[in-house]
Amino acid sequence: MRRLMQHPDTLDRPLHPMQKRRADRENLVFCRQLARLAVRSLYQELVLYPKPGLVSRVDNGSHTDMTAQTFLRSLFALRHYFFQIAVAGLEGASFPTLQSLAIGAEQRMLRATGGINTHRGAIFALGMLCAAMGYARGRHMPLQAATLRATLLIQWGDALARHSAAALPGGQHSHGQRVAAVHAVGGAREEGALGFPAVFEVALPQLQATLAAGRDLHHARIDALFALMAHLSDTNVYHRGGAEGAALVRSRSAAFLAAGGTALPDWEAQALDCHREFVARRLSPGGAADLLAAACLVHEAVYL
Ligand SMILES: CC(C)(COP(=O)(O)OP(=O)(O)OC[C@H]1O[C@@H](n2cnc3c(N)ncnc32)[C@H](O[C@H]2O[C@H](COP(=O)(O)OP(=O)(O)OP(=O)(O)O)[C@@H](O)[C@H]2O)[C@@H]1O)[C@@H](O)C(=O)NCCC(=O)NCCS
Ligand SMILES: Nc1ncnc2[nH]cnc12
Repeated sequence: MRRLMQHPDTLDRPLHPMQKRRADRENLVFCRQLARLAVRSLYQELVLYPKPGLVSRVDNGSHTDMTAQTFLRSLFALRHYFFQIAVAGLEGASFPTLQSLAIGAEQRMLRATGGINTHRGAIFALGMLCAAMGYARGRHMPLQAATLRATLLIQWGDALARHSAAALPGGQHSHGQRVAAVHAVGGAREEGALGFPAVFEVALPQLQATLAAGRDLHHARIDALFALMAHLSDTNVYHRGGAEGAALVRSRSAAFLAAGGTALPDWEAQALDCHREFVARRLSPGGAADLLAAACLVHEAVYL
């Protein structure tokens, strides 16, 4: 597709109505492609295997209430959301507007899964990233990682920081907030308020390092997941395994990478051992899984 891109020196000049209509059309096509890429990133995370404690097409990991089918239903229910939030970002929408789209998406996810939380973290992380990409596209900025992170923080950083400190209505507490209070760790909200450091400073560099070492995307995603599990304060892990479970997830994952990660000839057997150990303890690094999908999205968005 040929894109209508204005030279930066002419950005202040109004477009001819015909040029404007064409630019609007092309921006909507971009948002549709971006939404498809977001869904594809979530699918890539789902089908990746072995993923310690997590659901895949091979098994249900540490879960008795979710299968790959539950995730597929959830993915299907989210496809319009990613388009809507990308368009909202393109239009420079306020945080409350993004939030109402995200709340609607959470409701659709819960309806599609019969009340199971498959993608709450992903609705937040990939949603905010789609909004930032929409915003950048509308202003002719490159879809590069550093630009996207800066855009997210400049445009919605203050609101994300306030959201991070906000209580839930009616004195309710999410699992994430309960864990944050008991274990003094930041969860999804803090991650968002800091501009998703785990995506930009941990997962993306690991994806790039494994690819640069000559291994393929499958290996790169496995290494990136282990890097995330080694670094993240994943409230889902704390919720199920307490501080001891979280320490185990971190140390097992760091040891896998320190030994060479997917460069090891027997990496798959090592990852499967880790999977069995997490399943035996009911540990599920769902936050790391969501952020892996977010990193895949950012990694591939430059090609849009
Ligand atoms: C902004 C919110 C995401 C706020 O979340 P909050 O802090 O209140 O916590 P939770 O509601 O618990 O959800 C956070 C989900 O984020 C994932 N996550 C965990 N740790 C991190 C982290 N450090 N960084 C990023 N993301 C993280 C995690 O998602 C995965 O876990 C899911 C399963 O979780 P859960 O239901 O708790 O656990 P189960 O084991 O299934 O429970 P039981 O079986 O024991 O019952 C899994 O599927 C992954 O998705 C956390 O779940 C958001 O909730 C919010 O505010 N929403 C409103 C909309 C909004 O304002 N959006 C902002 C604009 S877009
Ligand atoms: N594959 C997966 N298994 C369990 N929880 C998840 N949350 C996001 N992806 C997940």
